[in-house]
Amino acid sequence: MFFLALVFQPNTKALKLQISYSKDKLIRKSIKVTGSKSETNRSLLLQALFSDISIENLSNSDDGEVMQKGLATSKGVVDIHHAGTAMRFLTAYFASQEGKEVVLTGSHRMQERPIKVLVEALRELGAEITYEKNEGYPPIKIRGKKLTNNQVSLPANISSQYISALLLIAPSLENGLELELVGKITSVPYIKMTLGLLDHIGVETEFEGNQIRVTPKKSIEKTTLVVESDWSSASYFYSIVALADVGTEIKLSSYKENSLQGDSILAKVYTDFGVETSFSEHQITLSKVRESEVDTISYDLSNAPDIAQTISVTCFGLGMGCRLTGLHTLPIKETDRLAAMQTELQKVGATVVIDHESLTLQPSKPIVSGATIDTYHDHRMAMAFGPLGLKTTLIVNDAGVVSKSYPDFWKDLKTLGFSTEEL
Ligand SMILES: O=C(O)C1=C[C@@H](OP(=O)(O)O)[C@@H](O)[C@H](O)C1
Ligand SMILES: C=C(OP(=O)(O)O)C(=O)O
Repeated sequence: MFFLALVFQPNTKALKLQISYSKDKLIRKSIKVTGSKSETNRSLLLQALFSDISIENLSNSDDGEVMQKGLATSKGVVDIHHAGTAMRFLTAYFASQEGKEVVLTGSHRMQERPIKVLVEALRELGAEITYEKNEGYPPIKIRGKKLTNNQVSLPANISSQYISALLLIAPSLENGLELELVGKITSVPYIKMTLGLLDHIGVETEFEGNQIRVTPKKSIEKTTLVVESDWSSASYFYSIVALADVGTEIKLSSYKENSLQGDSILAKVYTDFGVETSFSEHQITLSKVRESEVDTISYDLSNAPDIAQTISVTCFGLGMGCRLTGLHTLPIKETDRLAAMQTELQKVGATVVIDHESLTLQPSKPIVSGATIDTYHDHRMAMAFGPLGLKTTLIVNDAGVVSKSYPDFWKDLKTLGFSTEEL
């Protein structure tokens, strides 16, 4: 039996927890994972523009909550805390809403996450946005206006969220929108997710090469958007199954085979770790069918950046190596994830080399026990290291950060046989 100790710091949730794991309990359990935060925040914005939309299986995450609060505000300060999607999507939303005037701000880290590309694109469309502190970064002051220009070109290699933000408001603009994407397009599945949702509500779109066109739409038919559960959150269960014994099985709902979420690539990636996925109705079953047969894996994750941390920890826990590339967006996420992963993996005994867009982990067997993992206000640092509790004893600082995308994470680990105890 191993122990995973969780430390909740004051001013997040002043609670220390210790988690233990008993092998026998893990097999054949079912978990209902909350809705995708990406689909939720897109659907909420579309609902604000088209009242004929209803939404099911909304995410219960902090990011979903701040998005809802933001959309319900017309004047004053809107604080979206750590939520990148809320920051970017609400910037576009408020810029296009005549009569609304807000200062959009966020956490200390959010004030270090760039927004210039989006602000400049919106200004070209006619928006009135000014910086309150540092040029290129939140907080920003937005005075909503009717945007009538409809052509803009913008860099596409920094964050796809700028592009999704523009696409989401596009059908509500008098003249629609034509985007020219400059440079190598990053996180492409998230752009396709946005277009997929627009398509679902009956908006005409076209994405060819580096051009995207969206036709304006005054009203839509009554539509229900059913949010699929979060695939990035599913990654931690893939990791648990990969680190557990052959025969382990976990069922997750509600998922579908034709997902809008790029992180559904997990089903393919984890076959490298001996995990097979089967789909039935709204459920997926993850089964450990064999031990991993490879020593080192290589992946370009420019289309699935949010699963890089999970995969690195899985590899480390199995004694495998990995070379993950396409990680150029990681330094501007909730923390500099490349630096954070190198520091924290080294604490448990890994040898890790990083550069500006890649992480290389050497295969290695021994795992240092009793390490304290820092989470840097990043939900994915906490959740990526959680499964390692199957292999060793470790402490996770500020474990409450998981609420950004998955508030029930530790509770659900408990369901799997990890028992949590306050420290
Ligand atoms: O559009 C989205 O919902 C997201 C896009 C990705 O960001 P980038 O496009 O900045 O890589 C991803 O990392 C983030 O968690 C969610
Ligand atoms: C990068 C992430 O979120 P965001 O950019 O929406 O804050 C994430 O959830 O991993």
